[in-house]
Order: sequence, then C-alpha cells, then structure tokens
Amino acid sequence: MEDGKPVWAPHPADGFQLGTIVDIGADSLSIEPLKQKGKTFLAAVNQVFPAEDDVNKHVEDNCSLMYLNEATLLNNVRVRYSKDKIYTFVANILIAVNPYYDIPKLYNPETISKYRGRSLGTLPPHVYAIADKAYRDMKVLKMSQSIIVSGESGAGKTENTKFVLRYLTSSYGTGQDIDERIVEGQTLFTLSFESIAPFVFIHNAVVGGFVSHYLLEKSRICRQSKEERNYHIFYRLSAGASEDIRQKFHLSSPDTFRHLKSGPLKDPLLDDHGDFNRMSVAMKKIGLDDTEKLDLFRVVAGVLHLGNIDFEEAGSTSGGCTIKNQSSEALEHSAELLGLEEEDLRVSLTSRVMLTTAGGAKGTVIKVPLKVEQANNARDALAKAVYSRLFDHVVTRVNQCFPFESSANFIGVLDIAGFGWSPSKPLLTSYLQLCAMFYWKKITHHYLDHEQELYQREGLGVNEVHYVDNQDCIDLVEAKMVGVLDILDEENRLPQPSDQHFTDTVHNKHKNHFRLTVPRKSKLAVHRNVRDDEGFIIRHFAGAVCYETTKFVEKNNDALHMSLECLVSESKDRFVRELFENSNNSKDAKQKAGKLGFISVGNKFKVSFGFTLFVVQLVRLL
Ligand SMILES: Nc1ncnc2c1ncn2[C@@H]1O[C@H](COP(=O)(O)OP(=O)(O)OP(=O)(O)O)[C@@H](O)[C@H]1O
Repeated sequence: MEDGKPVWAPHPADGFQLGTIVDIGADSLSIEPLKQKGKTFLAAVNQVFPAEDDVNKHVEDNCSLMYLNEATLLNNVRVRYSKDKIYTFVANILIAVNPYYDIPKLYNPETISKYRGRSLGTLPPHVYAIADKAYRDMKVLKMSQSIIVSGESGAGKTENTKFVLRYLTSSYGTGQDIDERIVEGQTLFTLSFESIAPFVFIHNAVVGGFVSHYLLEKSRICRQSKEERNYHIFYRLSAGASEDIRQKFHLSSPDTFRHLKSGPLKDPLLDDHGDFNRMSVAMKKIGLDDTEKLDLFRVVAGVLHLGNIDFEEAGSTSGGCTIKNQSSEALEHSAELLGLEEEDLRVSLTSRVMLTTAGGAKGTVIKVPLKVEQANNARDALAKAVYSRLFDHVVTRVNQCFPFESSANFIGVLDIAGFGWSPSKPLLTSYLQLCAMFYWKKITHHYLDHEQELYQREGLGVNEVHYVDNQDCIDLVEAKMVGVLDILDEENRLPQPSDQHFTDTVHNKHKNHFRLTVPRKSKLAVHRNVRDDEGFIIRHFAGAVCYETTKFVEKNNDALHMSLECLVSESKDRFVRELFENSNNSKDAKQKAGKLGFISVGNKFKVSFGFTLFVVQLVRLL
C-alpha cells in the first residue's frame, strides 16, 4: 500500500469503504473514511486492501485489475452491475449478479450468434462465452467438459443453467425437436420441482442429454422455515391451476394447506398462474400427455391433502390415537387421490403392523397403536415418500425424452447450491446445509488436488498453490464410525433417538478435535446462545460455523413404516402403484424396512457424491 493513497477498509453494511491510513499500529491500522472525515476507526491489517487509482472504472476481467483483492473484485462487480453489466470474468470463471429484471437484448438470438466460435475475452463477459468455450474445448481437446453453476438460493443458478443449455442447443444443436426438449426438461424442473442438481450431458453435436439429481430435500415437503417456501409445484397447482383442475383435485388456496402455510404463501417475484401454464407447456414439449400430466398433478394434490390430516389421543387404554373429526375431508381426499381405501389409510396412519421374530410364535402379526407424535411422523413420512418417488419418476421421464447414447465426449452442467454461510450468518440451522458444506469441501479438495497434480505432471512450471488442506474436515464429517454422518446414522438406529443425544455423542467422540468445539466456547454471542447439546461448531477455513442440530435426527430419517409402504405399493391407482414398484423392486427393501426402518439421507449424499465425483473425474476439469 502506498503512502496517502486510498485503501479499502471494512464497512459494516457495504462490505468495504474507501479511506486513507492515518496511523499504523502493531496489528491494526487507523483509517479515516473518505466520506466521513475525522471519524477514524481501527481495522485489522489483513482486512485493509489497496484500492485502484480510479474506483469508478471497471474492467471485464478481474484479473486485469492493478490490485486484485476481495475489495477491488467486489467494487469492480458492483460498478459493472450499476451499468447493467451483470457478468464479469475472473480468467475462465464467470461471476454473474442477478439483475432481477430482463436486461434488453442480453440473451436474444443475435447475441447467441455473436458468441458462436469466439474465443474467451474477445467479447464482453457472458454466460454464452463460457458455454462456447466448453464446446470448443470439447471439440479441440477431445475431452469432456464441466460447467459448474453455484451460488446462494436466488442467485440465478437455474436461469444461467438454462441459458447455457439454450446456447448450446441453439448454436450446436441438430435444429430438431430434441434441442427444445433439453431446454424444456430443464424448465420443467425450474418451474415445478426445483432444488435439483441436474448434470446434463450434451453429446458431441448436442444430440442428447441426461438429467441426474443427487438429493431432494424431502424435509422441506412437510416443514419449512418462516422465510422458506415449499416446492414451486404445490403453489403452481393450488394457486395457479385452472378452476377445473383445482375442482377435480379438491384444491383451494395455498393458505388452506398445512404443508404450505408455515412459509410465505406468495413470492412477489413469481407468477403462479403464468408459471403453471409454462410448466404445462414444458411438460407437453418433453412428451408427457394429458393423462400423465393429470396423474402427476393428482399425486401432488394427494400429498397436500395428506398434510391436513390431524390426530388426537384416542382416550383408550391402548395409548394410541385417532384421526380428528375435522380431518375427515382431508383423509377422504388424500385416499381418493392416491388410490387408497379410506379405512386402510386411517388404520395405517394410526397403527403399524409388526412381525414377531423372537419369542411367541414366529411370524405373528401384531398391530401396534401409534401415539399422536408417531402418527404425525408416519403421515409426513408417507407424504415425503410419495413426493420423492414422483420426483424420481419425473427425472426418469425427462431422461426418456432425450436420447442418451454413449458418446466419447460430453458437456456436464452441474447446478449446485452453496451452503449459505457468510461471516454475517454464522449459524446454520439446516441439516442439508451440513450436507452441502460436506459436498463443497469434497469438490474443493478434489479440484485443488487434481489441478496441482496436473500442473506438475505437465511440467507447467506453475508455482504451487498453497491452500488449506481440508481433508481433516471431510473426515470429521464422513469418517466411518466416528464421522458426524455415521454418528447420526447410529443415532437413528436407536430405539429412542434424540437430537440431544446425537449432539452429545459428536462432542464426546471429538473432544480433542481441532476442528470441532462446543458453542459455549465460541467468541460469537450468537453461537453461545446455542446450548452445547443443541449444536456444534466446525472451524472451517473461512470461519467458525455453528450447526444447530435440532431436527437432524428427523431429517436424516426417510423411513416409511411397513404398513404404509405396503399400502401405497398396492394402491388401486396404477400410477401410484408404479411409482412404488419401480423404486422398491425387491422384497429385501420391505424386510429391511421392517427391521431397521431406517434409510439415511446422509448416506445418500455420500453415495450421490460418489456419482458426481465419478463424472467429475471423467470430465477432468474439476
Ligand atoms: N440473468 C437473469 N436475468 C433476469 N432475471 C434473472 C436472471 N437470473 C435470475 N433471474 C431472476 O431471479 C429469479 C431467481 O433465479 P434462479 O431461480 O435462477 O435462482 P437459483 O439460484 O436457481 O435459486 P434456487 O437455488 O433457490 O433454485 C428467477 O426466477 C428470475 O426471475
């Protein structure tokens, strides 16, 4: 930093502010803000950065900045954003800022043709430039390519993934129906199921594709936080569908459904009616006929009605519960829409059937009445199971729409959410955030390791990039027996699992682990408000994150008790029956459900990561 020249120093709301250094202390600097003369404040040396000579000038590639640091990068992106230039390069990485309005001509066909075949950097930064580079590299290097789209919720991942697909299909497609289908397949997910990580393969001449998903956040179907909405399709259907469809499926406004009313009912940026119509068009274009479309809507409606079933104590000596009288309509509608006998559904929601394996006569069937809490869990497990099977079905159907032949090379587009942590948001309350963090750690580890190795192997003479090896953090989460995910799986297998017991076990097993500590020992008050048996802190490279463990046990458990599983597997409704037949094709699964009754979400995350890693290794870019 040069004497007297402006610097970027921390600002509580804007990230950074311009100022000059007026005094240098042992480990801090005294800064006088340019806009508030005389109001000097202290800032840590490592949080003060040199500023560019002209802070109102912007560059297309952050690497062209005289000083490249966190503050100049943010300022450059901010200046560009104020001029509607939402894209900025950092070499071959593209930063996109969501404009939340349609910037004229930014994505029109003329712009698409302008970027075709042009090298990166010869035209202004654009997601099309990235897509074109991926295509050209695939052809020239004869090597598959990956495009990873990441960011917080609402950052614009889905939109940009769509722009990539549209660009590739428009520029290098076959000009046939298949191009449209690939884009419409993606649209269908955006407009209805969202929260998926499609890994779309586009073969040599964009002749096919494939959508893969690694995890559906099932817990969101039954419970959302105050600011969170359920999956789009529920609102599209209850608020946006035509009157005849709503009547057919006994649907009224979103505020009449338990699964919807705990979060915001209306998103001011979304048009449920318009999106319902766009979703229907997308379904048609990918080849779903009216019957299949109605099948899909019917099941979604069934899940909504199911959520409105309430229980109360039976008042008998059995200690069980019954369905409240006020819920009789919800029971009737959900049974009808899911093709079940009303009475069978009532019995399966309020009791579970167990087969004895020891003592007494082997194989004796015992009907165990459920308490209110257990019946609530059973109802939610059924809703989650039905919805997630439907989701799998849609993924399969979309994949059937475009050919997927083996091909030497492909382009993968991975849409993956960040895990939502920032220094100003140091408390994470969602189990899924822990899983996403884990996923990212693995990707980063793999990326850095792989790149270093590649540079060395190819003798590129690139200085070794020093990075903090996060393997110990990955182990903390995934190690066998002692990793957080395995401890959680073990907890779920206990007769009476609890979040507190799980949290205590994590602390006990990692008493001396450098990365893990109890909330009480945190420097941050917001962490200390969490009791030691309600959370744990993981010290990441970027800062300490406190994970609140409330509902971890519940969210890790996707089990559906055997009586309910059998009930839906034998639904009168062919569509529902097939949903369960396809993904539950072995007797084994039923037996397992009877014994352990537990399928772990965390494990699915590990398995699906294995899949992505496999693809990613193939693609070599990561
Ligand atoms: N480039 C863009 N131009 C115009 N509007 C945009 C753009 N990118 C995003 N948006 C708007 O922002 C909204 C949210 O974007 P998007 O759905 O892509 O976010 P996301 O990162 O996929 O969020 P989530 O992780 O919650 O699915 C879009 O519905 C759209 O209205």
